[in-house]
Amino acid sequence: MTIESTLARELESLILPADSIVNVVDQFQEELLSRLQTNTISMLPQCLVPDKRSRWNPEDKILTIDFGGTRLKFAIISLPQIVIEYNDAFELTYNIVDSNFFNQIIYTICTRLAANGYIKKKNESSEASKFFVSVTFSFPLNPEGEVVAMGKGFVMTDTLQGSTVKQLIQSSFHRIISENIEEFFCTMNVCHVINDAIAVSLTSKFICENDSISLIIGTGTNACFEVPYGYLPPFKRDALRETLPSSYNKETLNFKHVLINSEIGFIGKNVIALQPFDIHGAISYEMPLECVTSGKWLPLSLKNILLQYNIIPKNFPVEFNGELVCQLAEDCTNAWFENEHYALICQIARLLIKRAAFYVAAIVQAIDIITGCKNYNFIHIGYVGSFLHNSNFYREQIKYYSSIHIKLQFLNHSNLLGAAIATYLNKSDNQVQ
Ligand SMILES: Nc1ncnc2c1ncn2[C@@H]1O[C@H](COP(=O)(O)OP(=O)(O)OP(=O)(O)O)[C@@H](O)[C@H]1O
Repeated sequence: MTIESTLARELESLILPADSIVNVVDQFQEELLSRLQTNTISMLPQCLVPDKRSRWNPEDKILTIDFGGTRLKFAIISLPQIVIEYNDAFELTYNIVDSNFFNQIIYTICTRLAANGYIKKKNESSEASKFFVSVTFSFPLNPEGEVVAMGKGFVMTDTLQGSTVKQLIQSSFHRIISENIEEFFCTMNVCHVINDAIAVSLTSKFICENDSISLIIGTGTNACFEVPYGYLPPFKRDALRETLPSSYNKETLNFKHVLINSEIGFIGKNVIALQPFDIHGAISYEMPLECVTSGKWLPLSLKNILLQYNIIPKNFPVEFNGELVCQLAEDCTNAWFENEHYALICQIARLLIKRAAFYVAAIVQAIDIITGCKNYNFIHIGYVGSFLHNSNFYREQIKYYSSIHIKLQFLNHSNLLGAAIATYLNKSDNQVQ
């Protein structure tokens, strides 16, 4: 037996889970239920599952804004056809988050909409164009819709305290439009601010017939799904009720379902056996499922393994990201590695992805059980995230480890579409005034 094959065996026993998937599904299910009942930062209801019955033909346009990182995207979307009429993006260069930060963003959006004919000048039109505005905001918000923390290189200021993101964006629109009324002859009604997990889920519900779970595996890992309102503990019911119009009383809510932003990255403390090479700071212990499944952390585990076994030198100049791991798993790059080690490195990349797929298969099966096994023998998953999207091997392994047939559907542009769909469905449900 060669040194390489001995090493491969050793790593296989360290990386691949020792427990059976059936046991892991059981343990994940228990943890999900316990978090649903008691946890204050995960398994939070974010909105009601919108009613699909009524259809609305919006004359006013829906402007949707995706605020998720340093590149801000926006689009004009027509519904119910779900057509992106116009979309655009720009880099955010200013990283201090105060009211001026929002004013600058809104000014740039209005300028681009005007340049592309969506906003007219006052002397060009007798009537102001009207827009409903929907926002996907991928930073943590509290139940009132206020920013809790920013991260991703942004610095939050105290001036934001006490205002919701909806209020901040609405007041920026008022200010920019009133200061430039000759140029921007329009009204902007900010309707919904949702997070990215909910945006994916709403897109999935609107586009796919039999959807059950939406999944994000990009930089991070998250999932969103629905449960009956009655499953929520009283403190989560109360927090949700405060965000709803007063027409929703306890009786009507008992017939509703709610969308749960699970923050599943936190799952697995007593289940996932992290190895020393998986520890990238305290976050690995806090978010074990995210650590072994996401595009940010999994590549770093590969790097640590290669360093630990002296397969690469300490000063190895290549960035370990999702793209590199996916290429190695599919055996399609050896630009950076010595030929004698290349096969082993590809094998380790595959082992790490197999472990990730095992836990993803387990968590989606656990979610399927707690949501009531709606589809009996198949699970429909609408997903986003460049890491999962670019790895056939990852997707195939998720299917391999699942005892139920899993259908994975990629939902392109769902951050932009989901926010527009939230406004569209709620407007047709007469919730938005
Ligand atoms: N071509 C690729 N192949 C595989 N992985 C990729 C590729 N491009 C990017 N990734 C990985 O996907 C992750 C980024 O995912 P995505 O593009 O969905 O962005 P994101 O919005 O920042 O993620 P999240 O939705 O978790 O916030 C990174 O970890 C990156 O390493």
